[in-house]
Amino acid sequence: MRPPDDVLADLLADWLPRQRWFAGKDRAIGEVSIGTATELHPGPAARAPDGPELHHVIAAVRQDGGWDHYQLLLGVRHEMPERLRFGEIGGFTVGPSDDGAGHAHGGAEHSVAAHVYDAVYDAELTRVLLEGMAAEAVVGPLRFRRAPGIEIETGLDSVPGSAEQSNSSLIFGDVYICKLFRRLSPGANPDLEVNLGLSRVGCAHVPRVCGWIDLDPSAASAVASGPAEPEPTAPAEPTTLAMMSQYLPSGTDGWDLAITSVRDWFAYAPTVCDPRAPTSADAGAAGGDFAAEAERLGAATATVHRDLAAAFGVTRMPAGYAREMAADMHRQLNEVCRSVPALAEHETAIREAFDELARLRTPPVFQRVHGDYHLGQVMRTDTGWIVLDFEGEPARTPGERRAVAHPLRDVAGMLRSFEYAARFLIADQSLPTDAALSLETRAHAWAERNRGAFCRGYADAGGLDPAEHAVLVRAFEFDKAVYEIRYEARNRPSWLPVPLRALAHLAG
Ligand SMILES: Nc1ncnc2c1ncn2[C@@H]1O[C@H](COP(=O)(O)OP(=O)(O)O)[C@@H](O)[C@H]1O
Ligand SMILES: O=P(O)(O)O[C@H]1O[C@H](CO)[C@@H](O[C@H]2O[C@H](CO)[C@@H](O)[C@H](O)[C@H]2O)[C@H](O)[C@H]1O
Repeated sequence: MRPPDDVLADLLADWLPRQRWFAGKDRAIGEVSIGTATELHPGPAARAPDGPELHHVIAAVRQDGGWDHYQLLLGVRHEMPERLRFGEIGGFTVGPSDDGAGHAHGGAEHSVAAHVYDAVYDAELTRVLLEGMAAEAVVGPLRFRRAPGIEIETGLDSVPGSAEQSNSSLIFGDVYICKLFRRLSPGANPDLEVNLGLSRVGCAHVPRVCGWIDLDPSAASAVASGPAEPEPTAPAEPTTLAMMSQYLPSGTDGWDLAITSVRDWFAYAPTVCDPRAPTSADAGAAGGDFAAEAERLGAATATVHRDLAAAFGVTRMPAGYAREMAADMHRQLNEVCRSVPALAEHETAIREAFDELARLRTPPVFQRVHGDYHLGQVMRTDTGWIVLDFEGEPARTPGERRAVAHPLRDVAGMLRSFEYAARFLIADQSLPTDAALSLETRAHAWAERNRGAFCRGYADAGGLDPAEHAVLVRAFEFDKAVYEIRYEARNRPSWLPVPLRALAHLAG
């Protein structure tokens, strides 16, 4: 039933940009080609003729002369069951004449069209992933892996995760969460590598890894720079396709908690603040104050940094290394200024912060860090804060994501996230009406309060004191804001005003 590669590639060119996880929405697609296509069969039973099919596909997408590789799980059915609403989940329909199988079988053509759709919505099909990991199956180039000492429960239905995310997660019966990495990079995914390393040193702030899926090195050309790339001569390490962890049903993600707190603060009777501007202390008076949680989160972050240093070691960088960090930041800024003209008005302030960083002389101590730390990456559970997603920033190269870095980079990421949360609810209001200005001052007060609490928690638990490294933290914050502007332009254009507005504040 699966359409032949050339037909599928054409259909994907139209479908891919409509997916949340597609990271090239700011550029036209030049070409799509199919790297690998592997049919996965549920259980040992052979698939019934005309029964639903599950295909694992790696598609190479050319944009602006470069290639990106996306992982797809495609369901194919002649008839969609009631529970799968094709109109809502999106997908495409291929007619009988597009059906490669029909032609391949000497003209015994199917007379019915087939629906092709994102199988993350189809619990009947995704079960095969659990079965594969439980059995450590090998299917074509896919290697299903089970973590040492873990028994995997099969037969659980999955639902797609509903969180705001760059990949796709499947939640199996409140027991496991399996993240399918969408844009693939060759080699081990740092999320898996770091989670396994942290578990080894007994870190209490990460969920247990239960299994994962690798692409065999022999299929590495499917994730190499272009589809016509020759096979690499030396076998590379496997490419991580998915990671399955223990699901934390009692957890609420930091972003949701923070937004609830901001909403309470915005709705709070304004009498305490009028006629003066609200202060960060006022921001604690509303119902859902977040500051105590922010402080605990700071402490958990310092502990995770200590554990990362224990698991992967530390590297003392040469004096003057700050110059190289600043040069990298200028480079990213040059790139983003070209694609997002609205950034230009803050360029001078940003460059000044980077130049100040370049003048620092103390040799920094680097280590593995989270790399893309924000409120959506942390969950408050009944046992404390849990840190997720050590993948690094999706727009960075694999080498950059696995490189050591300054731990205050993570602190700055979280500080930026407080700014994001503070302004998310007012992003679509254009200043300066009086009401909008008053909300902006409230947003500022909320951010200040929670930034302060987070930094206090981090320093008190043994992390570097952000207040004593203000030049560094300011440069990291600007660098993160520039990154975010590019991320929003490419992934969620409607969110672009959020980092732009916060940047206006940071640039002062
Ligand atoms: N172990 C877990 N238990 C419960 N929810 C989780 C777990 N891991 C992730 N999540 C939820 O899924 C969301 C996305 O996970 P994340 O790893 O950040 O994905 P992405 O890399 O796609 O952004 C998180 O914000 C959280 O809400
Ligand atoms: O979680 P990911 O690894 O996919 O990170 C990417 O997506 C994030 C959004 O999902 C993005 O984070 C930005 O938006 C968040 C709110 O949704 C906010 O809390 C963060 O501070 C902000 O950076 C992240 O930058 C991107 O890499």
